[in-house]
Formats: sequence, structure tokens, C-alpha cells
Amino acid sequence: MGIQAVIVDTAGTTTDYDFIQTVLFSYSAKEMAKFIETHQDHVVVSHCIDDVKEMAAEPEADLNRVVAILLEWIEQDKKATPLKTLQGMIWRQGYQNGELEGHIFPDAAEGLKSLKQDGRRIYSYSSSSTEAQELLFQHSQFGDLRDLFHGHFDTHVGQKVDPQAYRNIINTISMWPNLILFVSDNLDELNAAKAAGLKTCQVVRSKDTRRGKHHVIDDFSQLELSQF
Ligand SMILES: CSCCC(=O)C(=O)COP(=O)(O)O
Repeated sequence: MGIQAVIVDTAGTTTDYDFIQTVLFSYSAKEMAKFIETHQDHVVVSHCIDDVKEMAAEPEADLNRVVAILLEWIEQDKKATPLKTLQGMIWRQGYQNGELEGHIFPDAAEGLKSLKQDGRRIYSYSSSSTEAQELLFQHSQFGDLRDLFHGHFDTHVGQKVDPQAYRNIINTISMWPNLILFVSDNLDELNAAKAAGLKTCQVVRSKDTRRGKHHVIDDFSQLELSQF
């Protein structure tokens, strides 16, 4: 039957990690204090603030301290769910007012279009929120790519280095794991996906990428599903 669904990582796979750090992370850092101050009573923001205090084990932290913790986490690229939720909300503003445009590697845009044309289901899985992923593909330099996707997964299914996260995705997709291909640049994520029974493919865009026992491609133009 062959591969029926393809799950793609974003940072380093569909999207330049340098763009994520220098454009998206910087934008969220610049806007964080004002966003938290303005939206602190919004139900989602208020829950995120509580979650930050709990994760940092600082129940008495005031708003300034919460912002300081969030800025440290951005600096450390910490994949903390409340940070990722807040970043998605902040980026929405940036995309809507035209300050941000999502970067997608040209080979990724072409490769995903061709997979979709061939009838495969495509999902993305990122540590960023599902909202952030939709925004990235909606406001890409190639226009609105949301139609390519069947769905998106974020850290609510688990961290990307935990095999259980992929088991949760398998349950949601309702497909045998050996019919699903996970494509990522990150070795730890690929090892976790393989441990859950998924087929795996590593995109190696940089010489420094750590490699393991996974099928390797330089970019999406080399992706052939018959090889899995
Ligand atoms: C959707 S672009 C923002 C990506 C992001 O915030 C991030 O942390 C990337 O994490 P990934 O798990 O995709 O490497």
C-alpha cells in the first residue's frame, strides 16, 4: 500500500531555522511585554501566565517577572507550551499587520504540493502552536499554503523527542504507523518517531546536522515515497 500520510517538521525542514530565530523569535521578544500587559485578562493569556509561574516554580511572580522568564525561554529556545501559545498569538498580529512573512524552502513548497496531488495526507508537527504553524503556511512567500495540510500537531500531543507523542499522533490519524512517514532534520525527533513505528526520513540541509540510521535526502526534490 505504501506511505499514505507524511508528517513534516517545520524548523530546519520546511522552514529556515535562521528565519525562525532572527525574525520570529526576535519579533515575539520585542512584543512580549506589551502583549502580556494588554491581554493579561484574556482567558488563554491568563492561563499561559499561570502555567509559566507553575513551570518556573515561582507562584508569586508578578507580571514583569513572568515577562522576564518568557524572554529567557525565548533566548534558550525552550519548547514550553505556554511560551509557544503566546508566541503564536503575537505572531498573528505581526502577520496580520504585514510585518511578518512566513519562510518556506522552495523545494518544500514544491514537494508538499506534489505529495498532495498524489493523494497523500500531509500534516505538520512542530513545537510551535498549531496556530503558529497555520499562520506560517498561510502567510508564506508563496501565498496561502494551508490547503496542502490535513492537520497540524503541537506539544499538546507531547514533546517531539518522546515516542509517546508519535503514538498519540498515530491514534489521531487512525492509520497504521508503517503507512506514515515522518520527515525532519532533527535526529532525536527521528529516533523517537522510529521507536513509535513510523517510517522516517532525515532532511540534511547543513553539514553540521547530526545523522543516524535514517533515510537521508538533501531536500524535498529527492523525496520518493516508493523508497520507504
Ligand atoms: C511555525 S514557525 C515557529 C517554530 C517554533 O517556534 C519552534 O520552536 C520550532 O520548533 P520545531 O519543533 O518545529 O523545531
